[in-house]
Formats: sequence, structure tokens, C-alpha cells
Amino acid sequence: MTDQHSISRRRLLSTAGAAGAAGLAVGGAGGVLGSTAAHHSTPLTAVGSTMVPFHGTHQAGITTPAQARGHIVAFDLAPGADRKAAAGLMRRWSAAAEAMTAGRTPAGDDQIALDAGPCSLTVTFGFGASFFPKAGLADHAPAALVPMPAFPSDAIDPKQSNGDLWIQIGADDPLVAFHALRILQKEAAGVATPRWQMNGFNRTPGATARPMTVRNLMGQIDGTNNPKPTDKDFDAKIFVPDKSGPQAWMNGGSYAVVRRIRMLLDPWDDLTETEQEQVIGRRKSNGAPLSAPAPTGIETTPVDLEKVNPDGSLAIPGDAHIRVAAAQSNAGATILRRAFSYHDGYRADGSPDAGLLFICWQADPTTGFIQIQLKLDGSDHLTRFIRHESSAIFAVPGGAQPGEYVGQHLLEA
Ligand SMILES: C=CC1=C(C)c2cc3[nH]c(cc4nc(cc5[nH]c(cc1n2)c(C)c5CCC(=O)O)C(CCC(=O)O)=C4C)c(C)c3C=C
Ligand SMILES: [Fe+2]
Repeated sequence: MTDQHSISRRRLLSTAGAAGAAGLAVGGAGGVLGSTAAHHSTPLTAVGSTMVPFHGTHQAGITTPAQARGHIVAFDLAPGADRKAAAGLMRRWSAAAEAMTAGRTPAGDDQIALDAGPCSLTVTFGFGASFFPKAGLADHAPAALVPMPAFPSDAIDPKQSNGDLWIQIGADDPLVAFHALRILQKEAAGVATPRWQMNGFNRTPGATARPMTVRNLMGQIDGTNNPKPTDKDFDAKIFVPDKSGPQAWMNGGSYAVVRRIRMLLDPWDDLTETEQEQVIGRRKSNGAPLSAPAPTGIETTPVDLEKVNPDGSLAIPGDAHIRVAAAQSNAGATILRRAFSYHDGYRADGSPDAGLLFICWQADPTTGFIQIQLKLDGSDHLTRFIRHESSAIFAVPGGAQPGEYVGQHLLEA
């Protein structure tokens, strides 16, 4: 097991999928924080000094606990940029990401994150389907990187969707996250241009009395029933199994499905709390499933989809989100959800332009997100309170080893 995986896994387990209040601090004199740590006369806090290693079997930012700040950005290759140019860009991006995630200053630094530690910074890189023909690598395009089907309730903006290259940045400090975004955008000059960019957030570590699963902007505890790295079939469901041949470059990788989902918060707020709980199938206060009697039910109480109320009705309604999305309702389909909330101001009608930057991870999008969304769209009560407005699927290769860059096995195949 790699350092990255072991640190991430321990943090994930210690916080039950929540943003950790105090991650593993890896720093101090002579530690991995390097030059930035040396500037500090007093030690950094746990939030500042927590480091998620860049190198590993899998890229960081997949099993890493939710971070307080996120940026996702898609780029298109510039006209004439070929495989060699793309390889140079991935090499520069990886070098900058490795330095910043270790708390060191990258080449061409602009001092935005000066004084801060790595703050759990992760940088995750992916390739969209349109990348492969442009880079002369059509024969290496993974079969799993299928076009996203159009779902009946979709309201997708193509300009805010897809893209040749994708970066997900997460950190527990907004300046550290922006710094990474700015450095990586500057490195792309002449090779790739931003296509779309979105900003998200989660709880700040330490904001709650104990580490908790995050709440979304509808006020629900969100992320409870995610698969855990300790689950027997976790790796098989979330990561691409090793193979040989032209797609071996995806060994240890995963597929990211990205959906910007606006929440219709005004109609949602018109519901009573009980009605809201019926939409999801869990209590808002503590996340307990509606099949667990209050007050004994807690967030981790197993869901009982068969449970009936004394009046004969289902305890978890037939159209409740957790029933329709459950693996049992979708031939075992399993995804790892790792979202950020967003708020981009107000729409013309005065309603908040806010919701979820829904990012989920799986070994194969067809048997993951697509399988579940085919069921949700139409039969999930939550559909009436959300709009899917942008969409993308990215092939996210395995992590780089020291001395390598992300995507090297593709670009130098
Ligand atoms: C296609 C997959 C999914 C989409 C799109 C989606 C959107 C979405 N979900 C919430 C809020 C919650 N989701 C919860 C559970 C849950 N959601 C999905 C899948 C999608 N959600 C799954 C597979 C599950 C787990 C189901 C189970 O087996 O129990 C929950 C409950 C708590 C939890 O387990 O995380 C909430 C709350 C929103 C607001 C949203 C779109 C904006
Ligand atoms: Fe959900």
C-alpha cells in the first residue's frame, strides 16, 4: 500500500467519510514540508500541515476526505497541440502539483499561498474522450469512456460540459486551492485553454464539535452510505483492474463523472421537514434512515428497505432517493460520491444559483453512475427539486510514482 493510500485511508476511516477535524500532520523540522515549513517560527496547525502525498497507486483526491474548498476546471487542447505538447504539459502539471501538495513552492510561484502549509491539497488529473483523437491516441481511448446518455430531465449546457483535460483541486484553505488553480492554468499557456471552471466548498475542518459527514445546501447529511475502502469489493467497484494491452495505462485509475446539479431551494424550503425527510428517506437532524425508529436510529444504522409502518406504508417511501439510488435497486451499481457545494449568486428570478458539484468515482461509468441515473431520472422524488446543468466523464489514470508524471504511460505508450 502506498503512503498516499494509507494516509488517505486512515483519515477516511477515522472520519467516516467526513471532513476530518485534524488530519495526519506530516511535517515539522526536516519533514516533508520543506522550504515552506522552514518559514514558520511556530508550528502550523493540523489543518495547515496535513499533507496528502501526490505519488501513489491511485491519484489523490479520490478517497481523500472531503476538503473545504474545491475547484474543477476543464481544458481543451489549443489548435495544433499534439501528443508531445500534451506530454510536456502533463509533466509540468505533475511537477507543480507534486511540489504544492508537499508544501513547496512550484516553478514560477506568485506567493499566493506563501505562509500556508499544504492544507490537504490534492490535484487530480483526467482525460476526456475528445482528448484521444486530438492527441493522435485514438487507439488508446478506453472503451469505458462512453458518451453520457441524455437523461429526460437533463438541462445540460454543452459549453459547461466535457473537455479534453480535467483537473480537480481540493484543499482545506481557499488561498491554497486558488494558488494551485492559478499555477496550473499558467502552466497550460499555449497548449490548452480553459473550457469551463467551477468553484465549490464544504465544511471547514474544526467547524463542528466532532468530525462529521458533510451537509449539503439542502441541509442533509450527504455521503453516509458511500462505499468504504475497507469493503471487500471497494477496489473492484471504484478502481480499474489491471490489464495489459493499449489500455494498460488506466491500471489503478478510475472514472470521474461530473455533474453540476442546481438545487431548486425555494420549492425545497416550502416543504416541511417531515416532507423533506420522505424525499430522501433519512432524517435531517442526524441522518438516520426512516426505517430506524427515533430516537435510537443514528446515521450508521443499517437501512431496512423492507420495513413497514404500523399503517402498512413503507417506512422508506417507494420514491425516496436512498431507495431508488441503492445498489440493491440497481443491480449492485456502486459509486463513490465526493461532492462540493457551490453558490454562484442569484438567477434572474431571484433564486439562488446553488447546488452540488456532484463528482462520483467508479471503475466503469456504464455500470456505475449511468446505471443509477437511468433509474433516478423519473422515479426519484428528489428529481423534482434538482436540475442537472452540466455533465462530463473523465478517465483518471492511476497515480504517478516518484520520477513519473500522471498520464506518462498513455502519452509515452
Ligand atoms: C446518479 C447518482 C446520484 C445522484 C445524481 C445523486 C444526487 C443527489 N443526492 C443528494 C443527496 C443525497 N444522496 C444520498 C444518498 C445516495 N445518493 C446516491 C446517488 C446519487 N445521488 C447514492 C448511490 C446514495 C446512497 C444510497 C444508499 O444506498 O443508501 C443521501 C443520503 C445519505 C448518503 O448516503 O449519502 C443524500 C442526502 C442530492 C442533494 C443530490 C443532488 C443535488
Ligand atoms: Fe444522492
